[in-house]
Amino acid sequence: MPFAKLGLRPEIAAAVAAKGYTEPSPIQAKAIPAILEGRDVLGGAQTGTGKTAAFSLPLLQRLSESNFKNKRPRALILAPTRELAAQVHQSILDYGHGLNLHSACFFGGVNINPQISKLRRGLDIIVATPGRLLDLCQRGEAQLGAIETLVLDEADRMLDMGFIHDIKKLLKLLPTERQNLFFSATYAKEVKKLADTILRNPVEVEVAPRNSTADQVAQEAYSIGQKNKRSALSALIQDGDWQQVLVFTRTKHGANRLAKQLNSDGITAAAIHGNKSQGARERALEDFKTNYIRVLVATDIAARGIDIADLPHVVNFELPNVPEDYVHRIGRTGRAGKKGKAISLVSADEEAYLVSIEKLLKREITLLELSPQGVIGREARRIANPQKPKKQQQVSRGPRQQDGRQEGKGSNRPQRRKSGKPGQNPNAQSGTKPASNPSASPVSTTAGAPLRNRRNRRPPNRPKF
Ligand SMILES: Nc1ncnc2c1ncn2[C@@H]1O[C@H](COP(=O)(O)OP(=O)(O)OP(=O)(O)O)[C@@H](O)[C@H]1O
Repeated sequence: MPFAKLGLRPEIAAAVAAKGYTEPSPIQAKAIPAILEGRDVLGGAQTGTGKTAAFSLPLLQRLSESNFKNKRPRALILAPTRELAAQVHQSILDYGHGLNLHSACFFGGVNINPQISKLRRGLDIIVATPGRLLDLCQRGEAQLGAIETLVLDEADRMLDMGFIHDIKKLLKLLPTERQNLFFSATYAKEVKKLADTILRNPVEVEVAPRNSTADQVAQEAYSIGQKNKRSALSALIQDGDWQQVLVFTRTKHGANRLAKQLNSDGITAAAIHGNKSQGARERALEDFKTNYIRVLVATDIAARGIDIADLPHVVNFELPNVPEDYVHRIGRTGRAGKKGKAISLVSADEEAYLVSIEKLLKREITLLELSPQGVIGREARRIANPQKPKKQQQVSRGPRQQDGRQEGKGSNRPQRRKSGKPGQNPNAQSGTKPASNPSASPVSTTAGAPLRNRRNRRPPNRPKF
């Protein structure tokens, strides 16, 4: 079915065509008509299947058809991390390119004053993380009384223990008459029940079994002791010549340590987590996306929604203790129909997590032996009835754990060379803002600060070609 059949206005159809989309993905084909009708939607589809456009396109269409309300925002999109909020805002800018709508992205870790100025000038669409938006509301700067549509991206995460208190406070500031759009690749049972209390007679749009992984992602699990994981990972990366690898660790400290160790093994790596400064977070993600570094070591801050084009490898250095997080982590690869590989390094005390993941996915993942030198062996003998380690049985993540707001010191970013040396764009300035600049911009222009151009840079340890 072509996009034109969905009844989208020519400006939006042109923006979609400019992105190279030829036809709507299944979630888009099902959700867009329901949203255009004004219905509440509970949307579920596998990772990387175009959920952002599924809610953004009809949202933009509806806003462009109704009137600007006294500079007050009419649509609110909430996302769990700053990186995801920035990415969704970029999509709003791209898809709304030909429309006379104004949007802005608000998150913590950056100066609040420019955000206040944007609100005072007037906006149609706010994309935000909940904490900073609440702050803006409590200062009397953000008025949510004219919101017509609320979108919760990564809805199950937004409604779980880490965010629910802020979400409840924000809901009280919204008109009761509004459209609610909830989207995620996973819905834990308890969270779905809560979602049902907020949604009004929703259309449930599900295009694949709930909580399933994308078929294009090959999943492998290797049995290896915790203390041998690092050497095995380095060997896998080097021997397999993996060029772009997203590695998930359980803790921020573990992410820092692993990035440092990989760098000392000659593999360029940086860490991204909630204790890093906003600048360091943006740089690490951008350096990874542009292949300036080979490995990004992340906590679950990067598990949800982040879209890295053609990412070939995701590694779970440690398994997550919440099985849904596994689905989101490995969903960073195998997006938009592309193939990808997800590798989990499983120590004996993590086997119980593997069992929980298999239960959620309703499928078995073969566990193979792996040597500290990265040699893959035969099928590993599994522990009968493995128990979860006592300390990690809690699933509570605490408020905003994934979007921590402390400013971290330093980073594991590889040293840049001075201009003129190989691997360096002499025009690049450290500290320049990438596309995630939370600026308010008319949607009708190609807004957002330009990405620093690092395409020509070659990381220090990468061969010439
Ligand atoms: N109709 C389409 N045709 C081709 N590519 C598309 C289409 N819609 C979206 N995409 C591309 O697919 C990729 C994944 O889209 P998106 O980030 O919205 O996925 P998602 O379903 O929200 O994933 P996640 O569950 O991880 O958040 C993006 O790069 C997007 O540009």
